Amino acid sequence: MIAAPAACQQVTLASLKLTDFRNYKAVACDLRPGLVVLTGRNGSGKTNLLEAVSFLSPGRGLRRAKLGSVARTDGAGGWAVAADIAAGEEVRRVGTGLRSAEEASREVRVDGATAPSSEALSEYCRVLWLTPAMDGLFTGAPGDRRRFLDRLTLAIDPGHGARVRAFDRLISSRNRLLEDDAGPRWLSAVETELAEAALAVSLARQETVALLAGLIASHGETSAFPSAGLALEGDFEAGLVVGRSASEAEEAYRAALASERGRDRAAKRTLSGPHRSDLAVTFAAKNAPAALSSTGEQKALLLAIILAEAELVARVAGMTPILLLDEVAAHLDEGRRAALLARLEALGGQSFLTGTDKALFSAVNDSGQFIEVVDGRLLGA
Ligand SMILES: Nc1ncnc2c1ncn2[C@@H]1O[C@H](COP(=O)(O)OP(=O)(O)OP(=O)(O)O)[C@@H](O)[C@H]1O
Repeated sequence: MIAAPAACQQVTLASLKLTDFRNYKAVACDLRPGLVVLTGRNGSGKTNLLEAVSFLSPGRGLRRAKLGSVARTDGAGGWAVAADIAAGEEVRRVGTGLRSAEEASREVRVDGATAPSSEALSEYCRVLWLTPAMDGLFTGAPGDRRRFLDRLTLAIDPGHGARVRAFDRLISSRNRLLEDDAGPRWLSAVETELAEAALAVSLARQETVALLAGLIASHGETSAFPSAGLALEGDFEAGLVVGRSASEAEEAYRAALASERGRDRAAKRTLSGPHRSDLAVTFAAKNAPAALSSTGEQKALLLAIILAEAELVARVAGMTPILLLDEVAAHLDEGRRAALLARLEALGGQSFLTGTDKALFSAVNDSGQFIEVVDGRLLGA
């Protein structure tokens, strides 16, 4: 369950330092709250810098890259991202990276002390992003939308990552037991745990969807961005969860798993559960699936969801999120671009925007910070 809302604190990066990170050998910059605009030619390193910031949150960053591939090609194999994170009067020095190419997981340090895992980062900042790679989200595979929803959930509920990992591990265990023709006692033990994990994952996702849908609806159609209808759809939710208490739903799934062993053994995988559910998104004004909307409409819908999520994070986590908006401005008309800047200002946190053309950001006022990226160097920072 998500904790009660706290008073919202502005959380921003006061400085950023990259070492052997993709095309950056060693750069450092001081940053200001508000809008940070990165401009530069294709391939100069704008997205790489956003990716570096995304590593200040749990997981594998905005490209979901293999950690070793992030290291600069001509470097020694390791890489590092360090930042001063300012929250009110307090500043924390947070760093992450790989010491060498051989390491399997990244190290996270906070004020010089090693943190147990990257999940610890959620305590200091929350990072949200929108990148061109997400353009096909509504037309692509359901797995990508589930991952997107899990990421949205994680930003308001830091325990969600561990929940999803536990569920995935238990699904793999059950599949292995089925393959090995294990006896019912072994299967029952795993299925009992699996049912509990499945329900926890599904309920957390449903809560995120409900909170986000409520926030989007509160903006209404008067907003410059289209209203997105959101729903978590799947046989698991419709058949087992709706109309039942949590413990009844857990028991119903456990019983279903027990009766589906033969089918799942033949299929070589577990065919029912929240790992088959989907985030259904509709263009509310037209009551049409987002997948049937135009390219521009789909982009606007995604942006509407991310902006609503940013507000939700501020309300639920009590800290303004750091937003990474890669090449978003280029796809908006002038009116929507101005509306985006106004929304970001109203959020009161820190937002990184990229584009090849500085002219796209002419409406950014004097308090905005402009950084020119030139082949892995930062000018004006
Ligand atoms: N591990 C790495 N080591 C060195 N350079 C890398 C590494 N990974 C990617 N690059 C380089 O980084 C550059 C891409 O940077 P990035 O994606 O940040 O560009 P961009 O400024 O966002 O460009 P665009 O405007 O086209 O989106 C490419 O030239 C790529 O070769």
